[in-house]
Order: sequence, then structure tokens, then C-alpha cells
Amino acid sequence: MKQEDRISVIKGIGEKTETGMAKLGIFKVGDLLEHYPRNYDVYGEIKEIEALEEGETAVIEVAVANLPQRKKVRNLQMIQCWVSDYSGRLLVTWFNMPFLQNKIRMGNHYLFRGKVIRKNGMLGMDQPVILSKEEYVNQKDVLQPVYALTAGITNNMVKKAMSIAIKETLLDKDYLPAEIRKECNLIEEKSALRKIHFPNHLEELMEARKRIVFDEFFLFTLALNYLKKQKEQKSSNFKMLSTEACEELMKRLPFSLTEAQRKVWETIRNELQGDSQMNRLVQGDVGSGKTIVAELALLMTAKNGFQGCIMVPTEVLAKQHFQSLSQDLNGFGVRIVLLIGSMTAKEKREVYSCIKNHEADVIVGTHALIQETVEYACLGLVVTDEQHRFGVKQREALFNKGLEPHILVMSATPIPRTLALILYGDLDVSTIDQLPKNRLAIKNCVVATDYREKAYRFIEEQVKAGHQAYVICPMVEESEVMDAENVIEYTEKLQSVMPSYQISFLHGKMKAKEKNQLMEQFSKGEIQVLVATTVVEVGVNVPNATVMMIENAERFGLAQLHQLRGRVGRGGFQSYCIFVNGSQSKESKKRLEVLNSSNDGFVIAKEDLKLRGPGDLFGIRQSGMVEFKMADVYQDAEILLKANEIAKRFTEDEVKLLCKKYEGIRSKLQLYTSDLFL
Ligand SMILES: Nc1ncnc2c1ncn2[C@@H]1O[C@H](COP(=O)(O)OP(=O)(O)OP(=O)(O)O)[C@@H](O)[C@H]1O
Repeated sequence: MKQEDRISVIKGIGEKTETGMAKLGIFKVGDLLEHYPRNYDVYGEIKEIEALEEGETAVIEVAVANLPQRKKVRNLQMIQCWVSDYSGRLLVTWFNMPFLQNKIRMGNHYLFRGKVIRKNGMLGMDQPVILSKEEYVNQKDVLQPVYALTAGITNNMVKKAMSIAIKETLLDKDYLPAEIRKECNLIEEKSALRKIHFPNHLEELMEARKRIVFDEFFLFTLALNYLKKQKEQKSSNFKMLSTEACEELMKRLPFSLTEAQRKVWETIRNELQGDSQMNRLVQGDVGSGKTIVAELALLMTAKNGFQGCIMVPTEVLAKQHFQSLSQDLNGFGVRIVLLIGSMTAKEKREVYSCIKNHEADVIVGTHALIQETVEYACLGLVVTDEQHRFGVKQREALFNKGLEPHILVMSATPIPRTLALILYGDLDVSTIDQLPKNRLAIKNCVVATDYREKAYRFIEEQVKAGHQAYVICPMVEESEVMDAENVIEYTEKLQSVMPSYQISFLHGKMKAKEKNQLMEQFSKGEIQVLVATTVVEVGVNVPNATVMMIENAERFGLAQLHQLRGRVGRGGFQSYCIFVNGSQSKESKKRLEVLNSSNDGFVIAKEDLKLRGPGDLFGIRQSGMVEFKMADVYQDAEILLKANEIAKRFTEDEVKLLCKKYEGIRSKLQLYTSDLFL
């Protein structure tokens, strides 16, 4: 069996399974081998009901206390029964498994394994697996891979196919020569593959993970280092001399730039004036004022006779930037246009023609901006967001169109400078490490759900004083399966508590036009309280909003909560963030306390890492950051540094890679970069 073979060569994979696997991005045997477990499961010891904690997956040994009841809620069939051990009792629920009603017998003893949840204030267990005593004893300490699945594909199916593929695939010789493996203390590629899927114990798993993480970082940094080397020689096609308009804009602003903004701006200005093409990443914590720096660069580009575009991840943000640019650059004779997906075909055609004929100087939009249909007259600057993964691929797409504009990437993901320099290896990095002076530190509190009434009164007071508030809920609508707040019901509830104010909801399932309209109303102050999902997470700027209340805060990652909180405290007004902890678990309380004690994105990222600890194998994906299959930039920082060190040896000494013993690396790199550029 070869890695390039279709997965149907594996015994047991028929047409139906092949279609299901395709939905997981698995087409070839090689894809399957790289479908790494999402997690590992160990049954562990049997727990007493009394000792169960919400959120954990546990095995319990219980007697069934009543006849299993069958219920129908909407289109869900539920079977429920009470179970008990000597320490307490628990409600157990199965969904869409009606046959269990006759299988589960009152009075009998069972071993159940499932997730402990809290519903209506009581602990319960949803969808437990029924284990036989023998199964439990045999499997108790074995690390079981848990895979990402889709409809029609079970964990067992993936496990079976994986075990055949690992046994029967002929893998090439390890591409990393023994000397590098030895230096970096890495196991062989082949062994890593077996151990990542079927580790005998934790140590094996850690070894395998280290090797795979190293490979991801090594190829990535090797490719980037080469790219950077090529880039350095590129000269600028868009030399900009005049800076008068920028001086004028800075004078007109209602605030003066912070020292950090000024420094970053000067660097950008010098680069735009210089002989080489700019490739720069500007990172800064939420609310540090990155937008104005981008505006200055766009103005400079326009006033020097070129076009500049700014590309953002959502239409809401595109509109917001369009408005702030139109306002700030008013009177400078700069023609600004908006290009977003929800515009009509006719509107879009008109904008395309403006761009082509240089009747537009600044173009604001979503990723539509680099599509085939857009032809630029003289694109001199692209400002983009790292959220966009406007990575190597997209830049290449621009170069292929014969365009070699200056590139400015904005990032609110806090990562230490040393790592940023490596990860964005082909970009130079600047940091805005200071918040505007007029900012008052956000006041935070972590509260339980019984604090809500007080919170509503507090929001009402803020609204009365002319301010606005956000309430974030994790879900759009009610769900039978998950006990969490949803925006639709929450809005009704809040409206009845505050009848005299305008309260609206916003979520990702709404049409783009509707979202844009609502955000516009909110930013004009026509809506006082916006109940939303995390669609407001990134970039939204309504400085008049002073309260951010986050329901079920325990369900979000710390970095995400920090981004959400960053939506308030953006003006000179005292702002507040209320984290509502819907869980009783000690862990989530501890995590939320990190946010309570700091408003600094870098500190939070570090603390997050500490809390997660080395036991957390898969980390939490930081929104927006360069994505790896297994590696976590924070957690695996050391491996990243080492991988980069080795990669650099190859880029610094060009003939090195031509040596026979590095043949494997050469062909791996070729494969990797062709993937990157296609
Ligand atoms: N030097 C400054 N002094 C006072 N206010 C400023 C200053 N610079 C920017 N602002 C204002 O601060 C607010 C936040 O700025 P901006 O939207 O650029 O933040 P950001 O860095 O893009 O943050 P985020 O990543 O959260 O979107 C804006 O209302 C902006 O006008």
C-alpha cells in the first residue's frame, strides 16, 4: 500500500465510507495517516457519583433506580432513568436510542461511561456508553485514540482503517538524517506514526508528538527562511516620497499618537519611502490603535498616486473600516470604495471598473479583493489581517497577477516577539506595545449566574448614562443537547427586564446584509444592548460601549474572551466586563480568574499556557494564528526555536541542501512548498 493510494485500497472501506472520509479531508492513505487523534481516552478508575465534576468524562458503577422513561422533545427521542451508587444519584439520558428502553433493567447494575453535565442545576450523564466488566478491565489503562468524525464515520471505523494503513503502508526512508534526529532527540518518522495513533503509554505518545511537531515546524520554517531570502532582494515598484498628507491627518486627529504608534508608523513610512518592498507585520493588543497606522499608510499610498487596499475578515468590519476611512480621510481628495460579497452584481461591476481605471484610490473589502475579477490599475499597498491567513499563498496569487505591492499585516494575537519573528519569518515585525493614554483599565468581575439581576440593573444604569452594552451568548438558539444561553431567548428575556430600551440580537447565521445593518444601528447608538454570539469578537469598534457581559464564559478560550472584552474600553469611558461562569467546576473558575486579574493579552496567553500545562496535548488553537495540525506555538515554543535553528543552517549555507544525505529534506521541502503555493 502506498501513501498516494486512494483509501478504498484499505480492506473494509467501501464507497459509502470513502464519501464520509472525504468530508474529513481524507482521500488518500497518506491523508488518513495524518488524521491524528483529536484526543486520547483512558477509562481510568471507577468514580463515585458524589465525586463527579461537571465536564469530566467518567466511569460509574451504578444500579438503575427506576423504569427507563421514554420522552420525545421536538424531534429527539430520549430515554432517561435515575441511577445510584451508595454515594448519590444521577439522571442518565440517551438520545435517539429508543431500543435501550427494554435493554436497561431497573435494579440491575451497570458500568456507564459518559460526560458529566449539569442541567437545571443537577448533575447528569448524557449518552453514556455501557461497558461490560471484561471490556472495562481490559481497556482500563489503554490510551484510546479519539478522532474527529463526521456523519456515518465512527471512531471504530477510523481506528480499524488506521491500524491496517499503519501496518501495510510502505513508508520511504526517514527524510531527517540520523544526525539531526540525534541532535534534536527525535524518534523515527515511522515509529512516530504508529505511536501517535496507538501509543502503549503516555511516554510513547509524547515522543511521537514531539517528532510530528518538529516536522511541522521544521518544514514551515525552512520554507519561510527560503522565502525570506528571496524576498530580501525585491526592490520596490512603489516608491512613495510625499508625506505631507499624513502629517496633516495626524494634526487633524482628535488625539495624538502614542509613542508606540508613532514609532511603528515611522518605520512603515520609511519603508514606503525606501527602495525595497515592505513586508511588515504589526502586532498590538486589542484596542492598541492599529487601525490609524493602517489609515496613514493607505493615505500615503493614495497621495503618491497609487492604490491601496485593506482586506478584513468580515463584511461588518469592512463597513466599519470604510466608514472610519471615509470620515478620517474626508477632504484629502482620496476616493474610497467598498467591495463586499453582499453587494449586487451591478454594484460590484461598477466598483471593479473604478479600480481598473484608477478612479478609486483606497479599496476596502473582504477577500473578494484578491479574486480573479479584480484588476488593479496600480496596487501599491495591501493591508490585511492575519485572521485572513493572507499567507504565502495569497501573496503569491498577487505576484502571479504581476503585482508586487507593499504588504502590511495587522495582528491582535499576542505572541512573544521571538516567536513572531520565526512564525512570520518572511515578514518584519513591529509591536504597538502601549495603549492610548486616555484609556481607563477595564474593571472585571467573574460571577455566578445568580448575579444576573444585579448585572442587568448595572447595564441599565450605563445605558441611562448614554452608553451601550454587549451581552455574549455561546449559542444562537435553544438546544436540547447543550445547556447554554442562546441569543434569541436571551434577547426576549432582557427586553422584558429593560422594556424601554432597544435590544437586538446578532449572530453568524444571519444574512450579511442584516448583520451589517444591525452593526450600523448599534454603532450609531440606535440599539442600546446588543446580544450576540462571538461574531463581534474581532475588530468591532464602538467606543461608546462600556459593558461586556459574557454568558457561559467557561465555554470560551481565554484568548477569545480577551478579544471579546477588547470590544469595550475603547474610548475614554470607564468600562466593565462581567464574566458569567455557568459552571461549578474549580478549573473554569481558576481560568476565568486569569482574566479577572489582568487586561494584558500577553500575560493572559502566558497564564493560559501555564494552566493548560504540558498534559494538554493539543492545546487550544489561538484564533487567527498560523495553523498547524498538531503543533501549538505557545506550548511547543522550544521545539519551534530548535526547528528554526536547524532550518537556518540550510538557508545560510545554500549548497548544504544539495548534499546527498539531505536529499530527503529537499524533496519533502519541494512537496511542502508546492502545496503552499498551489
Ligand atoms: N493614540 C490614541 N489616543 C486615543 N485614542 C486612540 C488612539 N489611537 C487609536 N485610538 C482609538 O482607539 C480605538 C481603538 O483603536 P483601533 O480600532 O485601531 O484598535 P485595534 O488596535 O485595531 O484593536 P482591535 O484589535 O481590538 O480591533 C479607536 O476608537 C481609535 O480611534
